[in-house]
Amino acid sequence: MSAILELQGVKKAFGAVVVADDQSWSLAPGEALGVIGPNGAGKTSMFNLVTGTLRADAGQIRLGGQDITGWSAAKRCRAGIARSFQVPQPFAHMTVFENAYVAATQGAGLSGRAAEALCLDVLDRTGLIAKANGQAGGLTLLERKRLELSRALCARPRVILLDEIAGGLTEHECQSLIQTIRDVHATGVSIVWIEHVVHALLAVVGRLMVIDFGRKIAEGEPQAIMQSREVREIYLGIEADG
Ligand SMILES: Nc1ncnc2c1ncn2[C@@H]1O[C@H](COP(=O)(O)OP(=O)(O)OP(=O)(O)O)[C@@H](O)[C@H]1O
Repeated sequence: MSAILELQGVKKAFGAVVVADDQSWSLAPGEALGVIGPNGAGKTSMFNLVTGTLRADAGQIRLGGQDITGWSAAKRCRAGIARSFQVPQPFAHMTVFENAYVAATQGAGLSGRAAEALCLDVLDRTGLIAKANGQAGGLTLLERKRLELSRALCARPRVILLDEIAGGLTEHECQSLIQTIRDVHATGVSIVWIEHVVHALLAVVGRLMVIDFGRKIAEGEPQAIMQSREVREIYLGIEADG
């Protein structure tokens, strides 16, 4: 099956700091791909390149086979790429529903009843419906993470990019968020998930990719990747022996 999202030879550097080093990878429709790598490896920059807030120096990005490399971030969002941010920054003085509504109107291009219906459905699925009329600024960390997910879903994405959405949560909170993400994945949306909380990733993704110094250094079946030489070198400092 042809890829829903594809990067081919994507390069990006900030002076001497290379954040994408000839990156090529693809995501199949309905797939959940996990991304790990040390701090500063270029994982968030890779999301910025895909969403269009960062422009690639070289290479091509395709969505559903269409070249979107030159598209603006807004156009990419309307075409079906949505993301959550590592540090949730909701519109604090607006309600949860209003935050979702902004995403449904600006991201999905809906209005009126259709936008309202989508927001209510999404907030129900993400476990925030009881908080719909509460101020976003008063949410707990888990609820803010759920709101990040809700805002991304309200853009009606074909591909959703999750940036360390499990970070900072207790184990119990993490488990409940994992279940929500599984439910989202079951609806057919394709997912790329950057995460340091590896057990959360492994509970959802079918494939794992490792990035270091902007370069994809391994990808494959999650358990095999976790035990690979590349991962042991990066995380445990074990020397490669060939
Ligand atoms: N706009 C920018 N200008 C200059 N350097 C940048 C810029 N954005 C990111 N960097 C640098 O690029 C490198 C990669 O950053 P990035 O945030 O993509 O890493 P990351 O893998 O997501 O890290 P973490 O796991 O800590 O979130 C870092 O050294 C960062 O300081």
